[in-house]
Amino acid sequence: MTGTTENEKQIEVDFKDKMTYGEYLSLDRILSSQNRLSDHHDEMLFIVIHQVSELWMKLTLHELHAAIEAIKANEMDVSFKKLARVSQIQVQIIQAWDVLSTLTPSEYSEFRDSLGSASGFQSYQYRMIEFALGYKTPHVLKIYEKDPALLAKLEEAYQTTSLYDTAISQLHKAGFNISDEILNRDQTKPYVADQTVLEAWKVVYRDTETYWELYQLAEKLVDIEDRLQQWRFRHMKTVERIIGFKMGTGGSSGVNYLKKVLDQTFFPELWQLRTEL
Ligand code: HEM
Ligand SMILES: N[C@@H](CC(=O)c1ccccc1NC=O)C(=O)O
Repeated sequence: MTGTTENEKQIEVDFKDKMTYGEYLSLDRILSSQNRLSDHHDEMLFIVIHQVSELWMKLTLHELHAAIEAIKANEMDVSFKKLARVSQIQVQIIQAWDVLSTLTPSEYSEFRDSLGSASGFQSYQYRMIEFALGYKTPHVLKIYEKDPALLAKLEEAYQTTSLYDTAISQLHKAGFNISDEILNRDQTKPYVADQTVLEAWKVVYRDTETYWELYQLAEKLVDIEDRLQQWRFRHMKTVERIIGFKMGTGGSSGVNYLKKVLDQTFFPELWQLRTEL
């Protein structure tokens, strides 16, 4: 027998009618996942901030993937809407640092030891976002060597065309001369700034009327990198406020490592062009 029987349809309707708010949102699972390892009151704040950030990262990835597909299909307005949503999500996770800043060094030190060697370093969604935007370094994958399931997901994301590579393809499609090294580049290698890409973006910014869509796309990318850097800066400063210059649980130097990460850029030419316009 194929298709849905009348009886099955009725069961579906009945279930939908009776479905509750909590069932729809799987609240039983979400709200029973704040498992403190210490009995310290403030560990709840620490867990919730991370879980909220990871949920926003999940939506960010969902929107970024849709934006990339929309650009590839030349549906630029659709992509702008998704990218604008990503920027607004970023505002939320930047603001979340204000809540975490209410955690004092004394409070954190009371449960820090129970975290062992766990660290935000291991956030795989954070890496997926870096990859989706276009920041790819193979050494990051090493962090996940002990977890084959995660590693497989990350490797797939690593191979996938990034937002910046997609934007550069649009420049090429619009008739700009983009060097072969960039167009045929191994997309798993770190992106290195390129003169032809810089020249193309400069023309876009000088003649915004002709290249209105590319200009809007570029500014959406700058919005995202700007906010990502604001997030990194607040992370670094909040960490300094809470643990000073102690080493990180993930094995890095801590705040000094987080300061170095601030130098990493996603869309180098879009920043460089500002000096040259
Ligand atoms: C008391 C709060 C926090 C402290 C003390 C802290 C500290 C650190 C330190 C020291 C590192 C460097 C790696 C290491 O050696 O562990 C790091 C990395 C990281 N943390 Fe946090 N962190 C805090 C909160 C958060 C929150 C709320 C998030 C949000 C998800 C987060 C996400 C990350 C990410 C993604 C990295 C990797 C950054 C990179 O490699 O570019 N952290 N954190
Ligand atoms: N790296 C932090 C620990 C930490 O922040 C952390 C530990 C477990 C789960 C998430 C964390 N958040 C971000 O790095 C520290 O060195 O104190």
